[in-house]
Amino acid sequence: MNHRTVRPADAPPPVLVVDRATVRFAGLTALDGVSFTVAPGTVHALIGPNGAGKSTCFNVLSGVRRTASGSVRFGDAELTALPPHRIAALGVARTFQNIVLTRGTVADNLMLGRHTLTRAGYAATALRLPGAVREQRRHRERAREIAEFTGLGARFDTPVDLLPYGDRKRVELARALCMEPELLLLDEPVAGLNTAERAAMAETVTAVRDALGLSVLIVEHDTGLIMRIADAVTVLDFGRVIADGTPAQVRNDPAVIAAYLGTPAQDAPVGETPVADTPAEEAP
Ligand SMILES: Nc1ncnc2c1ncn2[C@@H]1O[C@H](COP(=O)(O)OP(=O)(O)OP(=O)(O)O)[C@@H](O)[C@H]1O
Repeated sequence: MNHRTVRPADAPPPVLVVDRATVRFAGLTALDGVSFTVAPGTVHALIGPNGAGKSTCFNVLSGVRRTASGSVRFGDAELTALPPHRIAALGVARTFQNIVLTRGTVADNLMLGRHTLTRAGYAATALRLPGAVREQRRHRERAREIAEFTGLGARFDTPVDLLPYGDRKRVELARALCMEPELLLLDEPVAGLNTAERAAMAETVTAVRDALGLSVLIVEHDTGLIMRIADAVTVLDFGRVIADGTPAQVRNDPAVIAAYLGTPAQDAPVGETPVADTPAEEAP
């Protein structure tokens, strides 16, 4: 059974260094020498127009897609040659744009997230051997804590089919947190959410950084939200990094305005995205 040691609470997560990553699909270069660094314990956003290469980048980081060249280092580990389960075991957890939850309760889904940390084998668990039962109980307690942290405490035993969409997005996030990651990859965590749900999710994401000390790399089209919660922003366009810096630096960058933001973005309340925060190609 695959398991890993969870980092002590006070140790910072490893730095993630993407160095000249290149991915090609037939004639198309989806990532063209992309480099950026996610500093430990920060919220780092990856933004850009549709087709810029954000998902391809997430696929590289989670081991789903191989690079033609370049490297991705997470602490001492080189990720580009590793399969997804090995990358997950190193502490990189991912959520997906389109939620895929299994049937059953919130608890059932969160316990799936504990899978890589389970030491007892399937047989010992199935036979309910005492050690395995104790371990399952510990994992369930931890899953409940994570449910509380993500605002799902009251829903712990609710079937996920009965949850509103906003809570399902939270289950997706909570399940990833149940892997005790050091780096959380969030793929459009507020897509499809209403204003109040967006604000609540933004709070949870910053709490993941501030209370749990994790690094978060987030792909999100709600640039108003990104500019409020991110410590650093990397902007991709046609597979290349066109800007990399603080939200203030990036939103005033002429190349970013031309390719994505349209006009300089204002500080807007979360969920109330001004015109400038609408991706240029999606504007009416
Ligand atoms: N499996 C694939 N085969 C061929 N081309 C692909 C494949 N996956 C992505 N691409 C292309 O690579 C480029 C980058 O796509 P990617 O999905 O990474 O962009 P994105 O920034 O995530 O876009 P979006 O915001 O729409 O999700 C696009 O031109 C896309 O059409």
